[in-house]
Amino acid sequence: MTHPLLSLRDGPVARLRMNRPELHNAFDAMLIAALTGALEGLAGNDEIRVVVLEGDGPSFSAGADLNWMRGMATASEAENRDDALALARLMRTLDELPKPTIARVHGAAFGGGVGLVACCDIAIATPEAKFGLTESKLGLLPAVISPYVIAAIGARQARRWFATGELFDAPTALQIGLLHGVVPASELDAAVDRQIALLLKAGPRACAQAKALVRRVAAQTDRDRLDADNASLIAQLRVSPEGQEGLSAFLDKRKANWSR
Ligand SMILES: C/C(=C\C(=O)SCCNC(=O)CCNC(=O)[C@H](O)C(C)(C)COP(=O)(O)OP(=O)(O)OC[C@H]1O[C@@H](n2cnc3c(N)ncnc32)[C@H](O)[C@@H]1OP(=O)(O)O)CC(=O)O
Repeated sequence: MTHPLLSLRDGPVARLRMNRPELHNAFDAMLIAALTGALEGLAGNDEIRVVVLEGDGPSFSAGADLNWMRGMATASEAENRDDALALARLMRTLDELPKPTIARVHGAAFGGGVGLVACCDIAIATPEAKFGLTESKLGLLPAVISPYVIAAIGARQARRWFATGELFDAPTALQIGLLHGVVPASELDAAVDRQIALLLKAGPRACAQAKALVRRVAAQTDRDRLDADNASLIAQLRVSPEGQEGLSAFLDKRKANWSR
């Protein structure tokens, strides 16, 4: 039987290639388990500096395997919840992996496929790639992937795409923040390689800590603490020489002299 995931190694770079091309790399319990296991293995491997996630065949990933999901109709609610929790674990493991990750996207990225893209630190796609949070059209919701997709594109965009399930193209995915770049298919590997080269030049710890930093700041919900920190910051800036010069220059209708 063909393995649903190919783990390839190129020096400090690991490539995880989803390998269900005939189903556009839709993921079932096996592929979810294989991806989660591979990521967990890479997390503690000091030789690996960058992880690239990609799909074999015509697409990156068509999301959850709809046959597998339909088949769960006869299972209990608890079994369905355990299944969904396995997907949640995959998304979180990818999101929190202490290595920079790159999504190399071509073809379709639908449903959970968008979730995988959103969980990667850098996402690059071809202009022909198409995207869709199609769950609502299936009578479902992008529930498990929602924290990651909303973190990537924001609540305002999520409201629209979650509700309509409308497909969107790569330029739109770039515009709403899901992607970092759109390049011709012939340049996709070179674009990914360029990001790998940049990441390999950065400190490995800094790379690991950068994503933890973003997560921590984004998760700060203590408004009192945020207000206090921000008030301290602006209070310092107001009385600083630079702040005073900027305020005075505006009020005196002159150009600011930052060397003062
Ligand atoms: C994570 C959570 C939810 C989800 O992810 S729900 C899944 C959302 N995904 C979709 O809605 C994708 C559905 N697929 C398509 O729209 C199209 O198949 C495609 C990917 C755009 C490709 O279209 P194309 O016309 O090129 O090819 P076919 O449609 O003929 O597909 C070939 C073959 O692949 C099967 N297939 C495609 N996607 C899936 C899928 N997601 N699951 C199972 N099978 C899929 C398709 O049925 C065809 O099979 P044949 O046997 O050859 O007919 C929930 C949460 O977040 O909680």
